Amino acid sequence: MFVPGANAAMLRDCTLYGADSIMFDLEDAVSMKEKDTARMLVYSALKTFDYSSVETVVRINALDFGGVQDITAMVLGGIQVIRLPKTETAQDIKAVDAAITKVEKAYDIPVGRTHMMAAIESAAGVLNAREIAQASPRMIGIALGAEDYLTSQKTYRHEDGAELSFARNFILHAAREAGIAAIDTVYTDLDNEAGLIRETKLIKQLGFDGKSVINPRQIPVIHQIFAPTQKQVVKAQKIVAGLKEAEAKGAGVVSVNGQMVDKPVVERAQFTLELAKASNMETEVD
Ligand SMILES: CC(C)(COP(=O)(O)OP(=O)(O)OC[C@H]1O[C@@H](n2cnc3c(N)ncnc32)[C@H](O)[C@@H]1OP(=O)(O)O)[C@@H](O)C(=O)NCCC(=O)NCCSC(=O)C[C@@](O)(CC(=O)O)C(=O)O
Ligand SMILES: [Mg+2]
Repeated sequence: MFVPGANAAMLRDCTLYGADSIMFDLEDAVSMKEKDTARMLVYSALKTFDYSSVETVVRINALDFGGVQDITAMVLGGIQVIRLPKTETAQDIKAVDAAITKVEKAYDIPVGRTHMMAAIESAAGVLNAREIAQASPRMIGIALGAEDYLTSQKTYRHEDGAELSFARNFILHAAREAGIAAIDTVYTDLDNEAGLIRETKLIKQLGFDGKSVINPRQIPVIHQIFAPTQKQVVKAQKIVAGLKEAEAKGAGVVSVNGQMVDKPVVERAQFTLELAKASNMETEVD
């Protein structure tokens, strides 16, 4: 969940809503005149509040626009992940990586402790997504920023999401190739729950690992769609148990309830069980 960096009350309360990850924003949700205030507020929040129940991410400004100061403050504050917005090339990531390394070395912080994400928000960024995803060992994910991307594409959001289809699929493939997470963009029509549901079902079907939100109301909607159903969990448990049985008999393939079960089916079942666990559902097979 994006949390505007200049909003002290939101920085304090943002862990109350069940987000998996909190993204403190120093970039577009902060006005020009509040940039320094937001940086100090987020640093102070990181030192004051208990964020141990969530992943902490910060969206910094461009390096030549306060980003270097953002990195220093956030690395010293103990942020887990730095997200570079509007990433266009692998070189953008390498430059941020070098700036983080400089701070880590200067303050005796283990080099590599701070992870990175890239937001892809333009045609150039999409087309370079493969190199961006692999530009640094710090990289844990790439994300689509649809508002800026569609502005650069000279179009706007439509219900069916056709205008985002190429970017989503390309970003997803780049993330999978690099072995990192793919995160979908925000849904800005806050009061349109049906639209959020439709879009979240679509991006889950494509294979995204999660979706950014701008408001706490959107969190349970997305969690519910990403959580497997009880029926899917039971089926996954049967598949994993079936494989164990097959292995005991020395067979590579087994049939569970009339369905062929081999390695990829078992991997998907294990993933369903991991999702169930992350969703706090009961699972018997660990
Ligand atoms: C939209 C609105 C003003 C509505 O406010 P409202 O107050 O009307 O909302 P309510 O529902 O009434 O709030 C109920 C309670 O929740 C609290 N609460 C609300 N939102 C909270 C939150 N985010 N964090 C913690 N707390 C929150 C609130 O304080 C209240 O607390 P309380 O008073 O105690 O009851 C508010 O949500 C908000 O500011 N959102 C964040 C906006 C933002 O960050 N934009 C930038 C990121 S996108 C971007 O840049 C595009 C992108 O770059 C993206 C990419 O790259 O992916 C691209 O290009 O696509
Ligand atoms: Mg943006």
